Amino acid sequence: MSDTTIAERNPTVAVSAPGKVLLAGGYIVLDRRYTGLVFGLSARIHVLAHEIPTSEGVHISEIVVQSPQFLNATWRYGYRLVDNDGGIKVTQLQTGPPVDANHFIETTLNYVLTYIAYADKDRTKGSFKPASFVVLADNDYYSSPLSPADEASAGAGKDGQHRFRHYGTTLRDAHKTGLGSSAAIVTSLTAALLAHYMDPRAFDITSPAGRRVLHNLAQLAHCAAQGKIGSGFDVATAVYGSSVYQRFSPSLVPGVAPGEAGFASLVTKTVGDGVEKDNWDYNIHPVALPPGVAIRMVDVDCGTQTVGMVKKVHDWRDAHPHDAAGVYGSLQACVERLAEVLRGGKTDEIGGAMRPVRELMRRMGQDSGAPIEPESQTAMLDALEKVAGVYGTVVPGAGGYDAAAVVMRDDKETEQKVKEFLEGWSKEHGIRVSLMAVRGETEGIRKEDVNQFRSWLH
Ligand SMILES: Nc1ncnc2c1ncn2[C@@H]1O[C@H](COP(=O)(O)OP(=O)(O)OP(=O)(O)O)[C@@H](O)[C@H]1O
Ligand SMILES: C[C@@](O)(CCOP(=O)(O)O)CC(=O)O
Repeated sequence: MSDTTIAERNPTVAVSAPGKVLLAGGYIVLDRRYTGLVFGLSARIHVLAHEIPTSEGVHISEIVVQSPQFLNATWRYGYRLVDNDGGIKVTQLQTGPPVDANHFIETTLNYVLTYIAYADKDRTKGSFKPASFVVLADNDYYSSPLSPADEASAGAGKDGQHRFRHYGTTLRDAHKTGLGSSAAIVTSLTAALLAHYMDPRAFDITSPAGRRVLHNLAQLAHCAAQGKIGSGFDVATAVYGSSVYQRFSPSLVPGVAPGEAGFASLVTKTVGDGVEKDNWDYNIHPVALPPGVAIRMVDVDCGTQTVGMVKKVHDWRDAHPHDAAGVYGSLQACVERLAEVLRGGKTDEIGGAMRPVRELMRRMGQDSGAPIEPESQTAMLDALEKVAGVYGTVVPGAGGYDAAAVVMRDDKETEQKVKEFLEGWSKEHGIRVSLMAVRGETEGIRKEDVNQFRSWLH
């Protein structure tokens, strides 16, 4: 096995992308006239790429993606070059017991292999050496149904540290915590494919041009896999880290599917090369946390239907344009104020900047009929805000029942008080709310040292 060197083709590489928490700007960020304040998270999805060695004379053309933290999570793909500029299309190979399709992985392979086949000039189109991609998600993306002892017997902690927990379930049965796993995996897998297959002189993940290509391509793949065009704040955060984010124009996303005539040229042209001016009009204004301040997440363990909520809010906005414009405008002012408070390190103003976000989101929820800050969350967050060291709270993103974000003093004492509060609240209310280990962080996509993942190279 070879280590990564700069000029080598098909090197062993590891990359990681963070999850996200949208502190302010849910719903309004879908409209390009507004923005959202989003933080990256310490929970990252790592992808390790390496060539599958073949014996001399043996020809296999297989790309394998596996998520060893889940049962039945090895996806094998064959691929072919489709006529009429249809690009590269992968097909899942079923070689043993049936494995559920993974739409996000399959779609990412279709988009990224097509891009590489057409953008990498030295490559014989349609020719990719067999490779394996191992996906390792930091623990907080899913609630664990297992005790640590069960986890050990399910095979976790290969590296001796339980760093990547085994969930003992299939992905379908895992309980997501809403940290943006699909955007992180699409972005991380896109970066790993580009870094593994592209000429290193043409693609460098650490350069501004490399990030632009990664961003554009991952947004297209993510929109296609989701079957809708969201604001893209989650993919943008996976690439660039924390920011005040203004979305791209939805009209940029081509309406042609993998394999259809013209798909390859459209994708390659739309993504661009990151150097020449492209049409992507998103904007990223970085933000960071003041020293001594942490963003932490509370797992509320329920689950929300974001699609239904967005429809309700949009129906209300269309029926009451005047009221909606007022609420949208006030929320936009909150995004800007909170960003300014954090950038300026004005810790004592965080609470005052966050409170109106909750009030306005509640109002939007009441007026539209979407449970953005349900009453059960209101009661818990009102009480949590009284805990010493807590600056402010919010139901992040689209809102709902599945998570809460807490901006608080970054010290052991505050953490202990918040944990005790949540334990007490769980007992009193017969629900399960807990403080996750994950915290807000600023960094986006990152190249990782392959050596930390050696034990996952089979
Ligand atoms: N560890 C993983 N390995 C492989 N695929 C994964 C993994 N985690 C997530 N996925 C893919 O992402 C999909 C989940 O995407 P979905 O958009 O429902 O969740 P999410 O992005 O975590 O949600 P949210 O936007 O609420 O945070 C899974 O069905 C699977 O296709
Ligand atoms: C409602 C929306 O603005 C935010 C959804 O955020 P989340 O997936 O709940 O973190 C949708 C979007 O921005 O794509």
